[in-house]
Amino acid sequence: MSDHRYYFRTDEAGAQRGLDLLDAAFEDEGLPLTTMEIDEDAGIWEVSVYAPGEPDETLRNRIAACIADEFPDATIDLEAFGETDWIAKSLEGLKPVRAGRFLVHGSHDRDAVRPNDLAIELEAGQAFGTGHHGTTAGCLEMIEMVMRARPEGPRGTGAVLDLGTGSGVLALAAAQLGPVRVLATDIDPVATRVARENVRHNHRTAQIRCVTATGFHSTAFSDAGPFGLIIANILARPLMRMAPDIKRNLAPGGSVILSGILASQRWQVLAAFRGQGIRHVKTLWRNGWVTIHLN
Ligand SMILES: C[S@@+](CC[C@H](N)C(=O)[O-])C[C@H]1O[C@@H](n2cnc3c(N)ncnc32)[C@H](O)[C@@H]1O
Repeated sequence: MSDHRYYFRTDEAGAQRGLDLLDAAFEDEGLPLTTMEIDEDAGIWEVSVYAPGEPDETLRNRIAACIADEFPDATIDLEAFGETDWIAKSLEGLKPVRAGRFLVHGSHDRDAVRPNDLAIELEAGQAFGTGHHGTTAGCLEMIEMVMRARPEGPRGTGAVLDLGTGSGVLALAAAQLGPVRVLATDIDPVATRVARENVRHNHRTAQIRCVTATGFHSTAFSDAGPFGLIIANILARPLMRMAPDIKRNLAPGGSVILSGILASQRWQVLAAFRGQGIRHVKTLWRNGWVTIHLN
């Protein structure tokens, strides 16, 4: 999807701050933003904005303007990926990821699966969610914690929603933990297609339905809900906006797992959900991101 990235280097605190600034400026355009530790000893981090197509100086200038006040000396560099399907390419090189009992791996790493692992095999695809990101790993661990106690799904409704499914990894995780039916939705039709392929690949078509939908705009939600568990790894601001819809589609006493939230945004998100009568249960921290369980 993304054919190039603009990035700048800073320290860990700068990476958090840079991400906040860029998130506010680019969130509505859906451009993926990341922070990555480059040199642990030297404390060097990179903050990146990924974009499709040919590099565009306008985007570089907008990033520069956005961070100028707080990072006056930052140099914004460009890395072009050409026509490479960089997500697929990076998946090939990535090692399997463990999160709780889950092992997320590509077909080339089947040998890494141990007898007690809950294995999720992902085909290289153009959708977010290989398990390497702190938000995905946090969600995998939290899903295990929440569903271990109630394998039939919290509140026993048997219905789980994975909103913003990306590769489908979290829907696949929930389906492995109990006899639940999962609705997996994404705003991006490419992600929905990739998720559907991964669902087929993991033999879960009887349990998981993949649908393209923006937020809660589809009849698929009322058909499948209300949900005993709603999982949404998106971003803080859209999650806060969707709090009333999440409440409406949640079974009484059901659980919510949220991620895509920077540690600094945690209180705002908790406040938005408290306003809907949905309260904090537990938080996991991973690489500056938080995953929150509420009910
Ligand atoms: C951070 S990725 C998470 C993917 C996967 N669930 C995971 O945990 O790895 C967020 C996904 O949410 C989707 N998304 C963003 N805004 C959305 C919205 N308003 N409604 C549905 N999906 C959305 C994006 O297309 C993307 O695939």
